[in-house]
Amino acid sequence: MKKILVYQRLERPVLQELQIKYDVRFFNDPNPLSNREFVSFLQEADGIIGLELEVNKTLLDHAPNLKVVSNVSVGYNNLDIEELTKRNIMATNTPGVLTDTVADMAMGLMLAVARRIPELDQFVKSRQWTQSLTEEQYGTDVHHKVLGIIGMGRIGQAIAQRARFGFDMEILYHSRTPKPEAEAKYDATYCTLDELLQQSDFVCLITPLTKETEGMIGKREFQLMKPSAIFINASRGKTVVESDLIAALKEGQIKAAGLDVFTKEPIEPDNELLDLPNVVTLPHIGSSTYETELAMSRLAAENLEAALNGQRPKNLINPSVWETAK
Ligand SMILES: NC(=O)C1=CN([C@@H]2O[C@H](COP(=O)(O)OP(=O)(O)OC[C@H]3O[C@@H](n4cnc5c(N)ncnc54)[C@H](OP(=O)(O)O)[C@@H]3O)[C@@H](O)[C@H]2O)C=CC1
Ligand SMILES: O=CC(=O)O
Repeated sequence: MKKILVYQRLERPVLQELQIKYDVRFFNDPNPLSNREFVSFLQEADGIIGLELEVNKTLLDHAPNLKVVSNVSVGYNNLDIEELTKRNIMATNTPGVLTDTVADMAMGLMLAVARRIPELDQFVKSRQWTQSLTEEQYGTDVHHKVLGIIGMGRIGQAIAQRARFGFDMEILYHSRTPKPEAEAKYDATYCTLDELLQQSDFVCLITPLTKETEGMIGKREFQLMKPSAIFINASRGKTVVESDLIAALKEGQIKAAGLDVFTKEPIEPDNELLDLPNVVTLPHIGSSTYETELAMSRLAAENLEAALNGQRPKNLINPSVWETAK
């Protein structure tokens, strides 16, 4: 029976289906390589499926039998693709099935920050709503404002669609290459990063975390933004220099931020972002709905099983492994 290591998350019905066909073990230690049982199972594992397992050279040295690593996420910054490819191990992810759900969350964050929803919810629940609101409690409009999207891929375009047609926003975007089709569809304008930062009322970051995007938004970029700008990060925490974001929020270089992702997750209790009144935080929930998590688990399991059965997985990140195997 083939051995499957499940890390952190796989929805129950999918886990149960795999358990019928394979020898499945579940782990969720934050430092898995210090768990002897994990290391011993890894020695014989044919496949890994799960979330945010740091698959690097050290881990792979303990996995001589591994054929596939199936991420239950679209982002795969946790995988050393070069090292996996060198060892002829397939890597897969789950693009597409979460796109709309993440875009909904990004819009939710924009609204929550602009209209100060969490803060005013607390105001009501703490029984402070005893007379009409004061001007200090007003929010700012989302509709008809300028939204700058950094990373005009699947999710970026789903955000553009919502913002353009739901909220009549003007869309600016920046990505590695211009997207003429998206420009026509969402009436969007391609900008350099600096132009986007200077002109946007809302800046939404939704790129993958790569060597190029790590720290792409820092002190210089916050200084370029409007003092009234609202910054949304739905990508990965490390695309932003967090200490520079904190400084920008404290010094009024930008107005506020909505953050689904952080440099360290779960966030450390002493992270200053937790004490800033102009920040709305979420625990990395972009895709966390029942429907979408199940769809992601199913897709990840299909990818895993295809690789184990000698078929080409639908969402193969390193196709050269397949070409070599043919
Ligand atoms: N908060 C959450 O829970 C979630 C977060 N995510 C994050 O969102 C990311 C994007 O997902 P998805 O839209 O499906 O991915 P896509 O690959 O479809 O889109 C990524 C976009 O980022 C752009 N990009 C890549 N590198 C750069 C760069 N150096 N500078 C500017 N733009 C760049 C790409 O540009 P080009 O097309 O020109 O190459 C592309 O437009 C994921 O990788 C993940 O990190 C995803 C799901 C949930
Ligand atoms: O952050 C989630 C993902 O799918 O990537």
